[in-house]
Amino acid sequence: MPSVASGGVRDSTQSNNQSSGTPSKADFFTRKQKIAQQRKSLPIASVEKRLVEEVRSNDILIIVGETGSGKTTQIPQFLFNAGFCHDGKIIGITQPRRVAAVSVARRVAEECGVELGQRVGYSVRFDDMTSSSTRIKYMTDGLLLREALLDQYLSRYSVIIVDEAHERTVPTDVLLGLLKSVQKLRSGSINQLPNIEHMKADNGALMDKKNDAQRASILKQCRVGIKLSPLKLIIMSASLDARAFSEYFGGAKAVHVQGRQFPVDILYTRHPETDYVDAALITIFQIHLEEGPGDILVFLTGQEEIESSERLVKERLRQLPEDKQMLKVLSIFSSLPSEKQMQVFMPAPTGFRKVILATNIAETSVTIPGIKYVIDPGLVKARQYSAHTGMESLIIVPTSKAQALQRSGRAGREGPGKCFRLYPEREFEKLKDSTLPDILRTDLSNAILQLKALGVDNILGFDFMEKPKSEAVVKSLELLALLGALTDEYKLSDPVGHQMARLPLDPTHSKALILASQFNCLEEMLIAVAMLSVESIFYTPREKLEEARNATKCFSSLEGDHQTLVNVYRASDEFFEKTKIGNSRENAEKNLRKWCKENFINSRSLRHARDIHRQIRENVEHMGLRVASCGDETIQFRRCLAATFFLNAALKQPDGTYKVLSSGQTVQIHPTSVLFRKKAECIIFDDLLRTNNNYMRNVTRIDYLWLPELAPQYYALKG
Ligand SMILES: Nc1ncnc2c1ncn2[C@@H]1O[C@H](COP(=O)(O)OP(=O)(O)OP(=O)(O)O)[C@@H](O)[C@H]1O
Repeated sequence: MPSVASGGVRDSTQSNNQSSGTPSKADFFTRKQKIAQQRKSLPIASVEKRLVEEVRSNDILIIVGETGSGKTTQIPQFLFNAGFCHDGKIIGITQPRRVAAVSVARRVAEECGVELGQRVGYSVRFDDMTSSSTRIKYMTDGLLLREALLDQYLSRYSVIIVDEAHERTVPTDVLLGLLKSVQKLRSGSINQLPNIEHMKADNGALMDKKNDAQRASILKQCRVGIKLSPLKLIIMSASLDARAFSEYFGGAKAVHVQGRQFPVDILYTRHPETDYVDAALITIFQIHLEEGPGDILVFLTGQEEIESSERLVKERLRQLPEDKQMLKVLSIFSSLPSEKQMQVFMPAPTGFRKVILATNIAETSVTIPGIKYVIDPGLVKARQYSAHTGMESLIIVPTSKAQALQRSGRAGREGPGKCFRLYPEREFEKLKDSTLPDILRTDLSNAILQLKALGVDNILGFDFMEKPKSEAVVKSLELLALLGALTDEYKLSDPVGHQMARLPLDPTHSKALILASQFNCLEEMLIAVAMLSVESIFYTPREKLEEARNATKCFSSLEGDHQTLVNVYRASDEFFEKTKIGNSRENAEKNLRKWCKENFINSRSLRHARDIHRQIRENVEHMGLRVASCGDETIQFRRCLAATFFLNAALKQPDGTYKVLSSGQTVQIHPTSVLFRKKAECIIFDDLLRTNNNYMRNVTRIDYLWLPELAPQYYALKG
């Protein structure tokens, strides 16, 4: 059991335990004053002038400063005030995660006293909160990469800040290389048309309607030969290896901002925990019952673990005396719709303490008001790609020291904090300093598609900070070629490759949509792809397994999980349309939530899927793809799935396991699949999950003979 120091630190400045309501004018001014004071007391405030000077005199600057010292929220404001946005230029700040981009933009808009989306805004996949007046723009690294597809000079930006660079996501690594060359381009004059082959008006979708105007304006600038001002580049983090980054950027200057706002006590367990979820639950209650005021943030590994822990906390809470039950449980993970994610940033109701169960999306950049205690079991779910099989799987691994530091940094932002690491100190010493860059351990096909669309043909020649393994690059190139995104010369194909690069989805899902318009089943495929983009549509509590199974039977299709997902979506849509008649939207949504509960559907995930569906439908319509339904001819839908997921085809073996045809791997159908009990001879699957077995998730039965017919580029060669 984790040891918890008794007698908590009471922080009189805690302001979270107040009810939310419309603030009065007095409240508003008090809050404004408090924010101004908070800003002044940040360690970074005392070095504003020096930092601005450093940015003026260095085109590339690396800034390292303690978590919570004010890098993310303050530096863009310093630069704005120093005139870096004159001529309407923008300061862009990238974040590895959307939740950070959204929440930090909100905070900075409030600090500036402006409406979100005006001077300060954010832009993340499927959600754009910017306007023509936006000058400080927070966004995901992936989004800036997509912008570069339309404007390789990133001409609207005067400064780009790559925040949390230590995370080394694939988009961050690609961005770093790209920004280096953008800087070189921008330091010269551009009086000739750039290589904008990829920007030419095809029938491919652009990311949003604004882009047409944006593209036209860039072209105009290029034609008249406007000299663009140099681009300033800032790389930031609390835990990055400044020397490695400096070397990569040709000896760029690194500055260290000293000082942290409040101390965070780190506590370790005496012995390793055998059941970290249980240990986390015990620690939550120890803090709740024994420590002073302050909210709790717990890091878990995924949605399912969070949802089951949420139920357990609520259950255990009910067993406490009534006056001890004032604990509000909230959760945050990536597939949660944005507005739900934002709820964790709201103060707990009066008299309540809040406990937030989070994945690593709350690990960097965010400040969750009220958090004083962090519980860190020291684990994270990470992707692992095998170039040998071409498959990516998710595994639970120990965090790095950098991640542990970031996690503890979520406390101590508004007052002193405590971090409970649920492992012994000697284990901490054994952790790797930093997380292995994603580029060395994930599937690269999406990144390569983006690079090709940016005109980078020689992928291994690209200036990566760390070169991906050539085996992984070759495998991804092969995959893209087999999907038809690349020509025989490994150039981006027209129109398929261009269209795939423009869809904000992974390449296989993008290809599924493009093919579906030819198979007359794009309506079904849009639903399937939207539903596959969220985690866990079905909600199956362990204690109600049989009840849940019976309730979801009506949606099940023996053809497989894809058709089942389509059935769920359509049934929910039908119900929603019916309940909307004579009801307010709010009531209709409430009824839909009730319907979901009765049918053991995860209403959060379903809402998110509906949102994604709306947006990708707009994308494909903009591309000019024909959106039609195959109606009762569902075989068309399955044939289209076979034509897309042919590399994920598997054949049943006499012992009931399956063999993946492309890799020879032995795999099993995941127990949640509708085909788990009614096994088909030949199937395709969406993804592989590696736990104690290799599980195929989202499976559909196909006819073996379809493979050489629909994917001759692979099966004809294979023989
Ligand atoms: N939403 C918020 N509510 C209350 N205080 C906030 C909020 N956002 C930021 N702050 C305050 O501003 C401080 C600076 O936050 P900021 O995100 O700029 O720090 P940082 O140096 O970028 O940290 P990190 O390296 O952890 O991302 C926080 O420590 C906190 O005191």
